[in-house]
Amino acid sequence: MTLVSMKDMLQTALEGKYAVGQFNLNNLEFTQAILQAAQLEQSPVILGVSEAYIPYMGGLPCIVGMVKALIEHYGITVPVALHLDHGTSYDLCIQAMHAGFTSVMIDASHHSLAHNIEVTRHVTLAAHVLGVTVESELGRITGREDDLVVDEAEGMYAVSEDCVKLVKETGIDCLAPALGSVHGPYRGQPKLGFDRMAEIRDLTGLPLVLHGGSGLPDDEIRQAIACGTAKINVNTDNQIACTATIRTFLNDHPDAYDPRNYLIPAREAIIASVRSKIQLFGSSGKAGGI
Ligand SMILES: O=C(O)C[C@@H](O)[C@H](O)C(=O)COP(=O)(O)O
Ligand SMILES: [Zn+2]
Repeated sequence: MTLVSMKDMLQTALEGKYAVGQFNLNNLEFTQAILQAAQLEQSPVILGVSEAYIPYMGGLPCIVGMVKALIEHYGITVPVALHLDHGTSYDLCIQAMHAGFTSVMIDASHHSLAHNIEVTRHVTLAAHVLGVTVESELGRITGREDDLVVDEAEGMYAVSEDCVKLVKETGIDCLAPALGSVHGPYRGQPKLGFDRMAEIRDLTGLPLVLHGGSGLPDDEIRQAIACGTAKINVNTDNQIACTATIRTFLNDHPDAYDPRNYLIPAREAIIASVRSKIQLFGSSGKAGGI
């Protein structure tokens, strides 16, 4: 299966009241694990690549080549979208599309609403010519975001009227309104703004995106899906599963030196983590309906 855009995936998920997982690529093993987990679950999947990981993984063409080669190697038949996560500039979004990404997030949420709308509109105009899907963010998602640490006090919920204006004036395909979720581990009890989430869904009609999908209780995830969330981003929980496995192995085997000895079990742990998220999000068995 070739890479697809997120548009049909997310529209079908919104109508079917489930969510498609965006799982972030960290390296080769994460990419292998996420693709295999989606295939085992017969689920559509979104591979997210955030800006700080692009140089780490060898650049955009290297990432696209690796994903395409693994899809062929493993005989992956489920729909796979390759998505730029938290792209901070027009130029980077264009570079990602040029390299073969099928979806981009333009994250100008740290700027004024007017600037956010302006840059998002330009990205969307280019993306839609190429059949690429666009996600945009409003409000501030607190916690760790790439290499940036956002102070929790600065966290801001998205305003419904701003969401309507952004959607109308840009033509985006899905919207990530910040409503209390955080990147990285939660400190204290998560408190998501479900009423506002349902209102934004009703006012915009778009599939909504939940960032900071790690560490949320299962019932909060289900409630978010019931309020219009059709895409859920997860990275930290998979990183924790991977690193805990490596830590245990190396503690138990201090003389080990072959990376395969700890990376193979780490990859299995990521597969298990991703599969459990896919099951929770309700997208198992949905690969054929898109
Ligand atoms: O960690 C990244 O660089 C990607 C995240 O920002 C991703 O978009 C996301 O929202 C995942 O959140 P997490 O599950 O809390 O790591
Ligand atoms: Zn995010």
